[in-house]
Amino acid sequence: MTEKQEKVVYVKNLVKKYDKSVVLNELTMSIEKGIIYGLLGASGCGKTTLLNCIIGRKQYDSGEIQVFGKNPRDDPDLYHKIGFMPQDISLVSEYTIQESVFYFGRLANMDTISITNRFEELSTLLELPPRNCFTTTCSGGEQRRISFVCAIVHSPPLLILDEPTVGLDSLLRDKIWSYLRELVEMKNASIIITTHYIEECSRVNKVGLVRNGKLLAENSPSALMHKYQTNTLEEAYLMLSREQDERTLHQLTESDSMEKIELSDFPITKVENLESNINQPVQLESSNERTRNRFNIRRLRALMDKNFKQFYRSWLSVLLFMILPSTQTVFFKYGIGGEIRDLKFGIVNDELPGQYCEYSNINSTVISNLDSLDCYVGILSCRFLEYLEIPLINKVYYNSINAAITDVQHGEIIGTMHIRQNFSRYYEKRINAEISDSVINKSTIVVYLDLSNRETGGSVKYKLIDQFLKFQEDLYIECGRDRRLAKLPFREQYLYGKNDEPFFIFMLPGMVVSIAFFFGVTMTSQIILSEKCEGIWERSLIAGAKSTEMIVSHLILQIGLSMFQSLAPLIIVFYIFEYPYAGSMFSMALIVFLEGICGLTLGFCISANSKNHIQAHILSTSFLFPTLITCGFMWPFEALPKLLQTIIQYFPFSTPIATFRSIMKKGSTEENLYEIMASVGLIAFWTLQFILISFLTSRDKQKK
Ligand SMILES: Nc1ncnc2c1ncn2[C@@H]1O[C@H](COP(=O)(O)OP(=O)(O)OP(=O)(O)O)[C@@H](O)[C@H]1O
Repeated sequence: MTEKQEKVVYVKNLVKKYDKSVVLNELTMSIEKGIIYGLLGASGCGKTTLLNCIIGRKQYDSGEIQVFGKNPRDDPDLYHKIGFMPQDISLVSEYTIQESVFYFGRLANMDTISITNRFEELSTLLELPPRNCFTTTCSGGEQRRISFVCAIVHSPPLLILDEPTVGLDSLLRDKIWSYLRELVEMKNASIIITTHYIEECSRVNKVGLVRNGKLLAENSPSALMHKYQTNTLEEAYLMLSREQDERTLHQLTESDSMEKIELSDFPITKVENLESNINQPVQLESSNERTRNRFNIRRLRALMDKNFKQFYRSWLSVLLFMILPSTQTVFFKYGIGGEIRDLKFGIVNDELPGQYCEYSNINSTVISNLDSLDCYVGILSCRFLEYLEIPLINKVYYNSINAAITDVQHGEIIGTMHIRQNFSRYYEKRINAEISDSVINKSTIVVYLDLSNRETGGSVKYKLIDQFLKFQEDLYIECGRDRRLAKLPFREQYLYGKNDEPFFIFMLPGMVVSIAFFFGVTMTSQIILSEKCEGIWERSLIAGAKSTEMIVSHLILQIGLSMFQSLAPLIIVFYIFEYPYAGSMFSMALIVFLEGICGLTLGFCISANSKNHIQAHILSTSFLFPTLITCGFMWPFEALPKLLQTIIQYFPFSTPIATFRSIMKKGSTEENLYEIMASVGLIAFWTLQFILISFLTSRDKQKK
């Protein structure tokens, strides 16, 4: 058996760089079975990085690592033999203390009875708060103890603890150290521990002093103090540091400089076959390696339980993901495309001041002579103003056109109309075909409009034209003329849709599709990123969960939520507000649901490529805004330049929105069956792309 096979952990010439800065520089260390190894060094010297390399969660640039005789990166079963306590607390904040311990126990594939027994034992030993307390309500020291229990619940043969005693009082620190010594002496476990408390290192069997990414010395504390003739380890560390500085000056090689290791100072069990000597974790369900590596239902259930509790115990997520899609639909309905009302509009009637119109009888304004076909009118301006008694317009009378125009310029009114003196007389001539320039001019009503707001100004403009045509048509009838002459020479027939449909109906397909997509993206990226930022994702992986199990557990919950989010807007629009639809509800729901799933996979993709929530927001906004603006949601897709149309029709929104609209308005036709298939294919294509990118990028980044 070679030297490295005898070690529980063996690290040789390890080099790790972050970009160009070298954090671990040709570091060599080894940990035998049945010892506590204290890793000591100043803040930022690379201890955490080293531990992460040892557990296989960080890539290194060169060198060699073996844990239980195997490269940790090639041993998928390693996590069951390791109990890792990260420096950060990394506990699920929505869990109680007991749930936290059960979660990590289940990830280690323990059964309920084993976890319960272990929890009772450890919670008494470490004086944990009552089991039903939420971890967030515990103090920093209590959270650290819970985190410690989670790391050791499965009694692993190798414990890797990154500063487990920070923030604990000396009594508890002593308890933890006594427990660690017991683990080593009674159960032959091996422990690597980093600490800032140099005095704690007197209780370790072997101490490794790290400085500037190098191991200055590796020996028992007493041997080190003896060698440097010091009373404390701290003094020995200072002397070694000075030596290192001098050596750097003389550029000595490492082989000359490394403190020689003598392990005679502490008892080490000589291990012939480490694999067979490993302390088996408490009641692991199966020791069969292949079973452990396979997709595991118990772990999946633990992950799903976590996801579900994380979801429903956070009122913000319930609000955001369950209520917002519905309220958003309601806001859309009332906020977009509704009837505009009560716009102040100026009236300057030089024929008869507006306020006197009420004394004129509009029914007596027309006298027609059927024999001569001449038509004699009274005061037509008052009659026309009656046609402006509509919700859109709130009439404001002015005596001078200049005063009215000034008010338009000051934004007091949306526009004004000027009816000139003798309007009726000239309009009468117009009807009776006595045409001249002056007749045309003086029978024309001049309108001044503020079109800075195109929607309000435009609405007034088209309504004035509509109302004038009605007025003219009625006048023609009363004058015995053919009413068709008063109309525009067009006759429309609407094969699909209606003339007076609110704008909301145009936006509806885009709205439901984008709500489903948008909430899919937000929900997934936020949930997964929160988990990553809180260290729960990483810790769960280290505790034994597989990436696929974690992704599947999220997918199951989020597909369920996505179904609700997709269907809620449809139910509100078509069943509560009772907007009519012509085609199949199933096809419309299918498109919206698949868009939700597609959004969800984009959320995965974004969370795999973001370090924090800000990055995720920037990424999702940079994708969503341009896609939304160009997809035909707010303005017809056909308004885009041809080249953009050709490209954007393959984006995940535009074609599905057009298909939804087609099903909604035209019903189920042969053409839209083809459209539905094309849309489903397109959404499936994007979904697969996002899944692929997520897998590739997360695999790439995970271990850097
Ligand atoms: N992902 C990263 N990207 C770039 N630099 C990093 C990264 N992680 C750590 N570092 C840097 O590497 C150095 C070593 O960090 P590490 O966390 O390993 O130190 P440490 O000894 O554990 O410190 P402490 O005792 O304060 O926890 C630090 O200078 C740190 O800034």
